[in-house]
Amino acid sequence: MIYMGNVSKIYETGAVALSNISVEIKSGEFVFVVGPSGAGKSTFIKLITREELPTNGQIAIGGHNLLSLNPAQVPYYRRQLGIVFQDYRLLPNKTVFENVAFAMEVIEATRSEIMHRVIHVVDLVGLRQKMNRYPQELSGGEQQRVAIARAIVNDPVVLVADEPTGNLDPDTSWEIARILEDINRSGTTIIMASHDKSVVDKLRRRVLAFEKGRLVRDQVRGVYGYEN
Ligand SMILES: Nc1ncnc2c1ncn2[C@@H]1O[C@H](COP(=O)(O)OP(=O)(O)OP(=O)(O)O)[C@@H](O)[C@H]1O
Repeated sequence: MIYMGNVSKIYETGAVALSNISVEIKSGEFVFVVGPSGAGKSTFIKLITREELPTNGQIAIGGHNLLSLNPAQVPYYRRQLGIVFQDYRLLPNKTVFENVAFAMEVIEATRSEIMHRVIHVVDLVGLRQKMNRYPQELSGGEQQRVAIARAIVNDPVVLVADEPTGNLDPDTSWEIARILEDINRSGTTIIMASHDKSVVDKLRRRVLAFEKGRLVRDQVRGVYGYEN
């Protein structure tokens, strides 16, 4: 599903963000990406979302060779992904329903498909009662649930999350982790960069640990392994 072979990323400033990474992630896996600040976690995520290109190496995801996609193909490639950020990135002047529906309008789904599917995913993240609220009327955890609903509404093959619990308290982080676990159980591959030791240690999923751009640990049923 996701293959990286001898991938390095050196930014224009000369910063070596990733060095010689080779990794394979199978369909349906739940993978945590951990490591100290500056280790290369976000860069790893950005290579998957094709926000960045590697300096060297090969990346193939869901049958696409990311190095040979032309700019016009990138939006179509991204439609296979669900992307969740630390800061939610909801549209402030749209309701919960409209934020999630917007992701389906972009791919020109019909009104009845949108009604049906949006209600389903909003339900899945536990926000049925708050469908008509605006983002600023919601807590951080609720906003992140909306962002997750939006990310999964088009049934992505991979859900990529960069520090999705970074702004949340421990209980709320755990609720978000449980929702991601449910989504993974339904077959979606999840790749999540995290500084959240308690979430990583409780879920015991595969852990890719980075340090100074190197992949230093690839562990099945792994642990966080650092002091924050
Ligand atoms: N756009 C950029 N231009 C130049 N250097 C960058 C850029 N993005 C990241 N870097 C550098 O690449 C290295 C890896 O950064 P990255 O953001 O991938 O780490 P990270 O593990 O996600 O860190 P954090 O946990 O602090 O978010 C760091 O040295 C960083 O300064």
